[in-house]
Amino acid sequence: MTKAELIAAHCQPRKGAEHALDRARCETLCSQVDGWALADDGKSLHKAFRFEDFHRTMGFVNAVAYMANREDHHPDMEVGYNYCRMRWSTHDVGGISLNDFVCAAKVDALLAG
Ligand SMILES: C[C@H](O)[C@H](O)[C@H]1CNC2=NC(N)=NC(=O)C2=N1
Repeated sequence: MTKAELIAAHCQPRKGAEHALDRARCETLCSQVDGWALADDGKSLHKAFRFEDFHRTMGFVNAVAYMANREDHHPDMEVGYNYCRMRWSTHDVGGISLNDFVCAAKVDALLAG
């Protein structure tokens, strides 16, 4: 899937290990989303964002939260004055599912332009 296809897609209910993507598929999808990296154990996808100030950081975090609630798929976020470290994994599959790449692409799209 291309980045544009990921952005246009929506999360699907995915439960069970059969929905976990293998390392090779994760690496292929990872090449579509700028700056995102796979964790060493291959079970999550992460990226760090930096901002000018708290106002901008929280604007981003709230936009991500809105998108995540609409998609019913939620990131782990570590937030400080001018940064947000974000991690996606699918608890219901015990690793990375396509939902994580869909959301990673949608997060980048929030910042594009
Ligand atoms: C019932 C509901 O769809 C599930 O609990 C969703 C909610 N958000 C979720 N978010 C993430 N990151 N992984 C999940 O498995 C997950 N499951």
